[in-house]
Amino acid sequence: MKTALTIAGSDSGGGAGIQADLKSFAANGVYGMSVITAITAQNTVEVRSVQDIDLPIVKDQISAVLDDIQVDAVKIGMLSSEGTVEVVAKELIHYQPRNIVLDPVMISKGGHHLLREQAMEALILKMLPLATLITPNIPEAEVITNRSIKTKEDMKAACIEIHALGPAAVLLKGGHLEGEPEDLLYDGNDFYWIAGKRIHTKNTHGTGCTLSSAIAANLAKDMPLLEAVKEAKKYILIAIENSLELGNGHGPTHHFYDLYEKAGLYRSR
Ligand SMILES: Nc1ncnc2c1ncn2[C@@H]1O[C@H](COP(=O)(O)OP(=O)(O)O)[C@@H](O)[C@H]1O
Ligand SMILES: Cc1ncc(COP(=O)(O)OP(=O)(O)O)c(N)n1
Repeated sequence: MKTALTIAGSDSGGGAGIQADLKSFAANGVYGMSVITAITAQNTVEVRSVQDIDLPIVKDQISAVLDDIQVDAVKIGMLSSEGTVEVVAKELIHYQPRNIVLDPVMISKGGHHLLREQAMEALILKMLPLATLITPNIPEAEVITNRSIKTKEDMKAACIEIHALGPAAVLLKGGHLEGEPEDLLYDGNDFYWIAGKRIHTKNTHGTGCTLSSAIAANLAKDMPLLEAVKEAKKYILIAIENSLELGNGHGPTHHFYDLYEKAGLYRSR
């Protein structure tokens, strides 16, 4: 069985972070493992508080998994602090896992900082060059490039600029722009528009985590990058279409491989 490791924060409400990643891994047919970087007290409405995990424990979680188990892909989400960015980068350089998908999580839907501002530079300098694929949303790409992104041409320019910072490829998610949520994949040579269909729902908590984990799972299963992204985009669409009316805020996406299987998309290798 192929495997994937998520290095991310815990969401007590179960919709984003580690919890979403593990559900997405399972639904996409890989064995999931986790390194918890921070614990958030979170629900569908807000992030109430955050406790970073001590750095030696972050390091030990990574080495405990990688010393023992074959890891076919790594997904990175909330890193919270500069120290955590540094420890994770150092361990990734040491272990050299293949297929690193970096979701540069910065701010929750409710506006809570999930990456301290002081950690931004470390994320850009130390983490971006290690990524096989980085998956920023529009606001995250605006922070990384320090430019405003309003049009498809802006999206292309941002992809080129982010790619120059070191990741092998960039998937700029267009969900935050008006109209259909089209994402743009850039591998340093070619651009690929990944078409989407907007689902009109407020229940989109954890969409970014779900998508990046599905891509990581697909890469773990040895899919080429473009196919991995296209298949994950089909998965996020199904997960949003079936999202759950839970809580009083943004309900979570729903992960269930039986529906996915019926749609002919489930592949476990
Ligand atoms: N309402 C929606 N309907 C369909 N697809 C969406 C919707 N919102 C976001 N997406 C897609 O979900 C994925 C996650 O994107 P996004 O929500 O922008 O990420 P994030 O959670 O990091 O803000 C992208 O592929 C995006 O195009
Ligand atoms: C612990 C944790 N990690 C990541 C996020 C952000 O998740 P995302 O998929 O971008 O979803 P929203 O926050 O936009 O709903 C999070 N909230 N918590």
